[in-house]
Amino acid sequence: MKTKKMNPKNRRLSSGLRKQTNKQSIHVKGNWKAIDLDPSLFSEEGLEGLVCFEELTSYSLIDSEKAATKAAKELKKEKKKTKKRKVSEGEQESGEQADVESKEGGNTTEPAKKKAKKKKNKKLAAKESVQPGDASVEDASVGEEGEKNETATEDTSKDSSAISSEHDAQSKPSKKKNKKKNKKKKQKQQIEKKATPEEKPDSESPSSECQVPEKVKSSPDKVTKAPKKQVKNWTNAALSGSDVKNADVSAWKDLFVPSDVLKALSSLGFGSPTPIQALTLPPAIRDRMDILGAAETGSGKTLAFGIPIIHTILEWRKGSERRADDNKEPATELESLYLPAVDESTIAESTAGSSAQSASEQDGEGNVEAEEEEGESSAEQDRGESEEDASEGEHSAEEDDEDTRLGCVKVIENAEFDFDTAAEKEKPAGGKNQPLLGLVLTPTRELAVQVKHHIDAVAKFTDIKTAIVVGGMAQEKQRRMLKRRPEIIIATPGRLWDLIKEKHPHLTNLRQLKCLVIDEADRMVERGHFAELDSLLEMLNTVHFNPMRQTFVFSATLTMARSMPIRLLQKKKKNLDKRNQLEILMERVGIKSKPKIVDLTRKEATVETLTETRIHCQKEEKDFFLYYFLLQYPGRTMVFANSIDCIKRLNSLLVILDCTPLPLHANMHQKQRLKNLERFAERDSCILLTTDVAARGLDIPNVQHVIHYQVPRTSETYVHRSGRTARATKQGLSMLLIGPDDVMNFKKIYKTLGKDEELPMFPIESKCMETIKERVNLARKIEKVEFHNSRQKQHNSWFKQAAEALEVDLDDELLIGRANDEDADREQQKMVKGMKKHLKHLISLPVFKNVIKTRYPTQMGKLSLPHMPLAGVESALTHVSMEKNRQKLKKHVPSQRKNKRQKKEEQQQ
Ligand SMILES: Nc1ncnc2c1ncn2[C@@H]1O[C@H](COP(=O)(O)OP(=O)(O)OP(=O)(O)O)[C@@H](O)[C@H]1O
Repeated sequence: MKTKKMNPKNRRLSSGLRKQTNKQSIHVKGNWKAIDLDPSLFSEEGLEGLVCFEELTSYSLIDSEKAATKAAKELKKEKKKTKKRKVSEGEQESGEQADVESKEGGNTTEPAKKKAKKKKNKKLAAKESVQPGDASVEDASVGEEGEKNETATEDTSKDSSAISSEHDAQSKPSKKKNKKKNKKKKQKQQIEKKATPEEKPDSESPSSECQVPEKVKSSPDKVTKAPKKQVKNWTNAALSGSDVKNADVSAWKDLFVPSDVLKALSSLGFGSPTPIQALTLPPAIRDRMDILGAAETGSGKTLAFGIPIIHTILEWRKGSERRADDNKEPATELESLYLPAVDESTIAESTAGSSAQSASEQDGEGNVEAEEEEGESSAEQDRGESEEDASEGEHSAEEDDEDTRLGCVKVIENAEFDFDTAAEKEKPAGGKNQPLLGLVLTPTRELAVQVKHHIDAVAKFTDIKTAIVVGGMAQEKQRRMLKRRPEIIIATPGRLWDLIKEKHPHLTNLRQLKCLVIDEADRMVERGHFAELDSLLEMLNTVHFNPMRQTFVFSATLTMARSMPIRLLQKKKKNLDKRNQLEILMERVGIKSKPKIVDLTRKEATVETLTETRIHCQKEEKDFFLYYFLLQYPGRTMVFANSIDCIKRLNSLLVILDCTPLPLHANMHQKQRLKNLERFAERDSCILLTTDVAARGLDIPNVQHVIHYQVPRTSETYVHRSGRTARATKQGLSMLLIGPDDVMNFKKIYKTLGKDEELPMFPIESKCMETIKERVNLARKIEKVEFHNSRQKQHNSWFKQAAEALEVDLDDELLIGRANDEDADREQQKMVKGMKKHLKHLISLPVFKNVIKTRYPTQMGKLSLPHMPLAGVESALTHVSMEKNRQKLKKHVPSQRKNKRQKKEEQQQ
């Protein structure tokens, strides 16, 4: 039996159970099988925590103590054997000397070793007995980890994987760390061995580097450098989405992709480049051109800039090795031959000047933005302001305190320093002169994390280091990470600018920067959004200017770029054409030379595999249709709204309605944001309620539906939001809920995107709506009372605390509501409890009262469940396309009849 949350009583019970199973455990032979339950059971007293019943079809009981001793004996035997083998090998290899050494070593450390081994064996055996079957020694160690964390909540166990990647391993208990240390040291030694000059492939000719290596074609498993262990996160799920592993990568052969990257592409199953990759890689790698790339959402733009950066770094390394061989100037100084020397004071001036300027700019633009939002967010439901994507500037001391608690960077930190000794920790792997070679700027923190993972995935057979520098995570840890001098940094502008201002050693000389990427460029350079970006770009284009730097500017809506809010453009009647908009963008980014423009976007800007639909309704009806859709079409669904408060309200409502949604917005702690993203990517059927912080770039696999609870304010946002589904040639569905307030925005978007056809209406089974409305209305009542109460409590507690701090008597008039009326409070609580119970009952009933008449098992022995008519039977997409065909037929049949009638009349005449 599975329960939602164990109360302490149950926990005690379960530990008792565990004790029992430690003595007598089961050997699982068959499968766990879910048993359908009468839904009314869920609302019965005392069974609130019940989630489901599962039956184990086949098993046998085993005595785990016996199993443990048996396993321990076998292990001992095995160890003895291997020891003997090693000793005899050692004797053969190094003869007498080794013999003496082994004896000496044996004398001094043998007893301690034996003890440790005994302990270890006991532990391993015990673990094997808990999970009988074919548990290997490795499995047992995994089990050990699991048992250690047994008492930890699901949250903490997942934390560690939240933002870790190949280069950022998880934080582990110290024992595990030691094991890891040794492992990683060994790996490191192996890599170093393999990276010795004589073993390296001939790197002189670029053509040889870019050819598809035989190894990759024939056996891509055989690799020169050990890939780092993959950890679980939403990006890895996307990157391992392909069924084909070790793909033939000959389709990449003319694109100048480095051989190590080809190996990685092969292992990821990326057999051929996407169109944007095929068209950008040669000009970027071979011709080192600046790139302006526009291609639809989910078309693989990340690798279109990621691969050229890796190539550039690998080339730079070869060059620096060559230069070192020739005893020339150190590589880091080469660029400065034709660049003015960097004067620390100039940098200080530049940072001070540009920050002052950016602050004033931000003020000015901020007002414009506020004005725009004020005018557009009048919806009563949305109790709050609209949010900025990644408000990076505000790093209070409080935030940093929070950062320390967040743990996200803890993961990174551990990964970076795990296997090094204290002295090595501070030592940058690429030498103390290793400059920053690649910088990727993204508008949101989550996107930065994702881009890092994508680059790491294709750089896994190189030892290129990447790091993320984003707000919401501990600054101190990011500083330490930068000390390792990673070649690539993926950053959001605010935090990066902070670290530049404080002159972090790795960021003081950005003239060495070889590649600069502005991802989601149209958003990034939108005036007033990233004041720090302006300062950064100004610095890169003046004191830190490098004429050899290559710039990449990418977005799915690049050619739709606006230099200022549309409303102002319209006011000033400035009709900028595509070309001009791009020129403005280029100027701001600092692209001086003629760039290669690759525009693969369609006229409609959205993806062809996306089915767009809409529902027109009153504002109050949106909740009904949203709940209807979520019940009727379970799956991975992202629900977007324009403000944080709207998301908060929807979250409370859907929680009350038992839909277990996951919220995501900029007012959440960074750790929770990442955790929710991961959970969303893990669950097959799940709802992510989000603001536009998740609109751009996020690549969560298999998102089936995108619902625009409110129509976005710009066409770009519509394109990006919708682009979270229907990615990488997959099908997807988007649905707009259009209330009276949204009509203007909808028309604007429709016009801008030049849609030829009318968006189809989303088909609704109106016979369900009565039940849906009943549930939602009751949930809304509960939410309203709870929301009101929580605000009241917040308000009153603030005043009480303030009065206490000031040591003054609090005037009761300052408190809202019946602050001191405990009876009324109790009464209200009772009422809410009653409403919740009633709602639970409603939810347990079938949506169609007349369809399921009995609560008892049917003749087939199956229990009837309160399914929606199409839930799990027909997908939203199928339903829409069937409805489309029906509509077509409807139009077609009368005209056919008309034609027939006409023909008949003609014949008669
Ligand atoms: N050559 C390839 N073959 C197969 N899959 C690929 C290839 N290149 C990228 N992908 C996968 O396609 C998905 C989308 O890639 P990516 O996130 O780079 O798209 P994007 O164009 O940047 O999207 P957006 O505009 O939304 O940011 C990712 O899961 C990525 O791993």
